[in-house]
Parts: sequence; C-alpha cells; structure tokens
Amino acid sequence: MRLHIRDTVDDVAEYVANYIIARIQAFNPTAERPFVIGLPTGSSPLGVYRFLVAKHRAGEVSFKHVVTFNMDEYVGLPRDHPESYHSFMWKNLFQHIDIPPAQVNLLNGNADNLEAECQAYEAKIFAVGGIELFLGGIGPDGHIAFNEPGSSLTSRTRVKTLAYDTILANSRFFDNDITKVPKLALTVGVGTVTDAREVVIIITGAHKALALAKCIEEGINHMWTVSAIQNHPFSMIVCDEDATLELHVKTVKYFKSIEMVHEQLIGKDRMNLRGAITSLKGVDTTRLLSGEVSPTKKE
Ligand SMILES: N[C@@H]1[C@@H](O)[C@H](O)[C@@H](COP(=O)(O)O)O[C@@H]1O
Repeated sequence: MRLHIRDTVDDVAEYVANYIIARIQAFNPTAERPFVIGLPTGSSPLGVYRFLVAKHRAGEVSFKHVVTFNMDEYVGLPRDHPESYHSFMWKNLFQHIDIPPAQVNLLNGNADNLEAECQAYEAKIFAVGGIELFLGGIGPDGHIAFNEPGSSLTSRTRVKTLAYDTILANSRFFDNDITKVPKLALTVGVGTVTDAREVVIIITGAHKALALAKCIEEGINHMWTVSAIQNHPFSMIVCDEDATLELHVKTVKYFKSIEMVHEQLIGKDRMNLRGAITSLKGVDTTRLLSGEVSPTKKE
C-alpha cells in the first residue's frame, strides 16, 4: 500500500485528479476497451471532480471511453432528490464532461427488487471486464462505500442498514434532521472494491485521523472496513496533513521518504515505470535516500 501525504485538502484533490488523468491516458481507452472506474460521493471527492471538470474543459482529458460505476445510493430517495447520489454525480461531474450517459452506472435505490438490482450491478461490472481503478472516500469510522463496521470483508453489492453514526453524519445534508435521512442504502461490497485492479482512497481531515491510523498501522479488521485494502496488491491512500494526526511519527516519515525516492526516480511521470527501473540500475539506493546521489547521475 502506498500513502501520499499532501499539505491541504486542495493539494489532495489536485494530486488524485492528476493521477486519474494519467491513468486514463496511459490506458489509452477505446470504445472496445474502455477505462472502467468506480466512483464515490461525499465531500472527499468534490475537489477531485472540480479539477477533472476543469481539465476536461481545458481539453486535457476526455471521458468518451470511460465507464463509471458508483459505489452506493440511498434506498427510497427519489432519483431527482437533491441529496440522491444520482443527483450529486450529475451535478458535480457527469453533466460537465463528455461521458455518454449510457456509460454511467448508478445503483437504483427505487428498484422493485433491490436484491436483483444488486446482483445485476455485479454482473454488469463483470461483463465490462471488472473495474480498473476504484476511487473511494471513507467515513470517520473507517467505512468504505456503505460498508459499515462489522461488514464482511468479502461482501458484494447488497442492501445495507446504515449505522447510527452514518445517519448522524449525513443528516447535515438533510436539514440536520436525522428523521429525514434514509436508513437503508444499496452499496457495493468490500469485495467489490478490492476486486478492482487498483484502489485509491481519499482521507482528509482530523476527524478521519483515527480511521487512517487503524487502516494503516493496525491489522485488517471488519470494524474498520477500509483496512481490507491492506490485502490489495495495488492500493494507495492520499491524505492531508490533518488526517495524519493519529499516525506514529515513524509511519509518516517512512511513507514520506518512500515517496521522496519515488519522485526522484520517476519524477512527475508516475506511469513511467520503465524509466524508473532504468534509472535504478547502478544507483546506490541508500545514498539516494540520503540525497547524496541522484538517480540520473550514475557514478
Ligand atoms: N456512503 C458515503 C461514503 O461513500 C463516503 O465515503 C462517506 C464519507 O463522506 P465524506 O467524504 O463527505 O466525508 O459518506 C457516505 O457514508
């Protein structure tokens, strides 16, 4: 697992958006081979979406061959309700980019048969060849999508009862009235997320510091469902300084030093792994870490 620490929430958003753009471009998607991405709602990805829209308007990225699957949706909330995740995604991302509507997938929380809706969603993900990159946020209790504490770490898309903490946290979108917050949601499972070929998680704010520490410094635990990404072969967390408050100094230093070496080796071009390997040849990595030598200056 990689951890990238950025100074502020805006820096996190810019980093993640640039990373996604680089991944789409490196993938070089076509109509036959689209880039499939899983997307979250909430305040965590908002800056990322703003940045993606700006880059799209500047002609730097196209979503014509991108297919999306959103993580979750409330049950029983009308699709056009301002707080439905459907409304959120169209308002903050989809209506501003060139993605064909048929390539947008959101769970239908008003389906007659919710179980069948969840199974069809999983089948559709499978049919397009799986998810290339799943972007996620977390709740302060470490839940990913609506996989509340105690959820199975192999869970699939299903109906979930929301935890009281989540209802309370989300009441800010419903006039601070918990009675207006839906109590059920459809959500992808932890297993659905970790089946993606890459997982990128945004964690910002001091209120999520404990969750970040549990996710990184302790074992995999169903009470902090995001910790399941420890088992993922290609996962990354991007956090701000505030979110590191509960981490050991040693942990922060470790991940910062790893990133420093990484940056020195491959610079801004994070896709250029071939270049990184070439630059590594003949370089003393211990001296590289200390800043004594640079990857390009071989002796
Ligand atoms: N189901 C969503 C999650 O997918 C999201 O990660 C979480 C955190 O939201 P925020 O980013 O606003 O803190 O809220 C909800 O519970």
